[in-house]
Amino acid sequence: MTMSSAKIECVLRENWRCGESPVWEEASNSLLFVDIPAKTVCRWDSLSKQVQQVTVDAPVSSVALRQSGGYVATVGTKFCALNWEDQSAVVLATVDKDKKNNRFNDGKVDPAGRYFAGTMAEETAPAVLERRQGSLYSLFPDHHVEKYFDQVDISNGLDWSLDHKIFYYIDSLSYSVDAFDYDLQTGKISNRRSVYKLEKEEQIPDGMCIDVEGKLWVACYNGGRVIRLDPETGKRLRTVKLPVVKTTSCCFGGKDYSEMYVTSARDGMDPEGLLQQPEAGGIFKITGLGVKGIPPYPYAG
Ligand SMILES: O=C(O)[C@H](O)[C@@H](O)[C@H](O)[C@H](O)CO
Ligand SMILES: [Zn+2]
Repeated sequence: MTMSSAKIECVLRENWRCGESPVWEEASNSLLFVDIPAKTVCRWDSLSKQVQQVTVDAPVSSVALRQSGGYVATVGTKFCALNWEDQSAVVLATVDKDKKNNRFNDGKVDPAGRYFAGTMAEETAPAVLERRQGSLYSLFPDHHVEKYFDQVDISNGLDWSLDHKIFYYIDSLSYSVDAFDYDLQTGKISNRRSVYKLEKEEQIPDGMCIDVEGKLWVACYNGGRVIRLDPETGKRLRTVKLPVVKTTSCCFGGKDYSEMYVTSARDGMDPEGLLQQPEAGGIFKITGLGVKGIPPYPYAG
């Protein structure tokens, strides 16, 4: 079998400081994402090519669709509901109240509409932070929060298998993509194991998404690539390199979820690196991958 050749295009060159959490919103043909340190949630209309932004009062690390309209986002250590029209954020729940230096990081909604997100200590530089301060949580549709585990370094990429029986998770500084058994009825996880250990040149595993064949795509921070993994065999199936090193996360979107969108960061790059990589902090579209993704699940609360 020959691999289809991918085409990579920088669709947004506004040089975000740390783009993250790309989510495709089919209803508006838009890509949602956040710029964490800039405290902004962005929405890029793929037809008009216009970007709208909502600024919040703390670092915003993930955004998700909401079934009842609008969005949900993780802001500082709060799960919030975001109203795009009046730009207001309403707090639904707060975590890590005893950890003043913590903030949420990556988050995603499970197939039953629970919003999963983990925390980390604030970084002094990329990947430089007090270790084991983070935890993984989920916000249920009734707005109560469950905590799964603590001792997390940098809570990052997450997604669920197509049969909803496995939860995939990345704690970046473990350099591993892990799997848990997943009980969709209760939202409980168990039996943690590693399904892939990153190779040195792949650097730090960051955001992640699943494709229609049940394979995982992981954005490699400092690795300038997304990799496609088979979680059943533990083998890497494919590497797609991007023209920037700080690739942070990926999602499928566009027509029939046949395109991949990749976010990137420029924070932590020196002036020379920025000269060599003028698209650092941009949003990239990859077409011609030959595999599609699945629609994001909306938060049910
Ligand atoms: O967005 C994230 O996941 C973190 O907040 C970022 O700071 C970096 O990606 C991280 O440093 C790489 O491990
Ligand atoms: Zn991340």
